[in-house]
Amino acid sequence: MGAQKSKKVLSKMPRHRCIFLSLFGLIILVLIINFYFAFVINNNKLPNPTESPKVVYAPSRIPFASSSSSKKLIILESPMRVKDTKVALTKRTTSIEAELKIKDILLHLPPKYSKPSVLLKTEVSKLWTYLQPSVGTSTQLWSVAREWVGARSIIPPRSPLLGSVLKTISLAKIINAQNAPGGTQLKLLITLEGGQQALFKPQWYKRDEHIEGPVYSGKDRHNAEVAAFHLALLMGLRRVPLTAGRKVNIQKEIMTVASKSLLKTFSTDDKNNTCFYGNCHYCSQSDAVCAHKNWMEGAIILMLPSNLKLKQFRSPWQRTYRDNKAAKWEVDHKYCHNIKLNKIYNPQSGPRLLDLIDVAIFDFLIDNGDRHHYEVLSNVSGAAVMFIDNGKSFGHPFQDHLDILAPFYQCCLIRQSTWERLQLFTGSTLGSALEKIMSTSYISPVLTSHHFAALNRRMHAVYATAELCFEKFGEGRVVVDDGYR
Ligand SMILES: Nc1ncnc2c1ncn2[C@@H]1O[C@H](COP(=O)(O)OP(=O)(O)OP(=O)(O)O)[C@@H](O)[C@H]1O
Ligand SMILES: [Mn+2]
Repeated sequence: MGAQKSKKVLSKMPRHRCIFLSLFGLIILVLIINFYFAFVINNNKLPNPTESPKVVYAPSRIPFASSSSSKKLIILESPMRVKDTKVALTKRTTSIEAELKIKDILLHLPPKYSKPSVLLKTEVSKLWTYLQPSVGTSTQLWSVAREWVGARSIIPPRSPLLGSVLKTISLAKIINAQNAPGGTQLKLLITLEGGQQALFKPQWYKRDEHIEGPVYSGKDRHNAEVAAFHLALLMGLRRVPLTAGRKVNIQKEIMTVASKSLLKTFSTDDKNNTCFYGNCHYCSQSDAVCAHKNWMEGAIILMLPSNLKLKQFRSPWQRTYRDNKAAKWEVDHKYCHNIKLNKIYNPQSGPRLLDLIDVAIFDFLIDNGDRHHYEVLSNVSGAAVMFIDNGKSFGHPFQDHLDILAPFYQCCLIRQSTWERLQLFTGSTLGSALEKIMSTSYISPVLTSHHFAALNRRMHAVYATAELCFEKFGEGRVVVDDGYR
C-alpha cells in the first residue's frame, strides 16, 4: 500500500523535483556515513585523565601483519586497507563493547584512585634494599636462587640476597654460549661460571624507539624483560625468572666460548661492529644483531632449575595474529562462562583462571599482547602460571591495548591479594615506583619517561575495568580469595 502511494506521489512530481529529492537523499546518506566514521575514529582515542593527549587506543591487529615478524609494517596506506580494518574491527564485538565501557568509566573514575597510597613508600624502599647487593658476587648464589623456586613463585617475598644474585648474573664469567633452542626469536643459551644456565636476549632497539604496527610487532626488547622482572616484584607477582641487564664484550665473552655452529653466524659490519644472527625461526644472515664495536647490551634471564619441568598450554585468549580473522574470545559474549566449564579453568577447582587474570593485568600494563602460550611447573599441585617471555612488551608508550585485559573484563574476577596489591599504585605512582627500583639495574635507565607515564595511565584503565565489573556484579563477587596468592 505505502509503496504504491509513494509511487503515485513520485509520478505526480515534476521531473526536476524528483532529481532534486534524490540528490538531497544522497547528500544525507553521505553525511550519515561521514558522521559514523568520525564517531568510530573519535572513539579510538583513549580518555586519559593524567597524560599526553597524543595517546591512542590501538586496535591489536592491522591487516597483513606477520606474527613476530621483524619486517617494517606498512599500515593503512591505501583506502582499501582502511576499509578492511574497519570491517574487521567491527567484528571483534566483545573487545569493542568492553573497551567503550572502560573508556567511559575512565572519564569519571572514583576519586579514591587518584589518591596515592601511604603504604607504597615502605614497599618500594623494602624492594630497593633487597635489590642492593648485600654480599659479594658468588657462584654459590646459584643454589640459593634454585632453592627459591616454588610452585607459585620464583623469588620469595623476603629476599635480601636478590641484589647479590642479580649482580652475579651481570658479572659472572660466561663459560659457554650456544643457540638457545625453542621459540622463534634470536637468543643465546649461555652457561655462567658455576654451571648456571641462562638466556641472553640481545638489544635490537634504542630506548626511545617506538614499535609501530600490531601489538605483537617487532623483535624482543631486552630492556622490556628487565622492566617486566622489576614490575612483577612491585606487583607482588614474583613469577618472572631472575633477569638482569648486562653489557657483554661479544668478542671476549661470547666468541671465545661459542659453539661452532653459533660462531659461524658472527661477522663484522662496515662500521667495524661485531654482529651475529644465530639460528632460530626468524634468524637470517641478512638480519643480524650488531654490537657497538664489541659491546652489546642484553637481558640475562636465569633458567629455572633443570629438575623442574615446564608444561606449556595454549592461552585461551590467544590471538589469531590475523586481522581478518577474530578469535573466539573476541566475538563470543559467553566466552568466559564456557572456559570455566573446562575443569582446569574452573575457579572452584584450581588457581589457573585467576592466575591468567593476574597475567592479563600484568601484560596490559607492560603492553604484552603476545602471550600465545603460558607455562606452569609440571606435576606440581597448584602450580602458578609463570611469567616467562616478556620480550614483546613496552613497544609503544602512546598506545594501550585494552583487549589484553579481556580475561579480566570477560570473567569479572580478580584474586583478592592481587586487587589489594593494585591499591598500592593509586594516584599515578606506579611509574615512579618502578623507576626507583630499576635505578639499581646495570642497564639503567631501563625505560624512557614515556613508558613510566604509560604505566600510570594503564593502571587507571585497570581500575576502570574493576569498576566496570563491580557495577555489573558487585565487588563481593568480583574480588575472590581462592586461597592462593
Ligand atoms: N627462564 C627460563 N627457564 C626455563 N625455561 C625457559 C626460561 N625462559 C624461557 N624458557 C623456555 O624457552 C622457551 C622459549 O623462550 P622464549 O619464550 O623467551 O622465546 P621466544 O623466542 O620469544 O618464544 P616465542 O617465539 O614462542 O615467543 C619458553 O617457552 C620456555 O619453555
Ligand atoms: Mn616471544
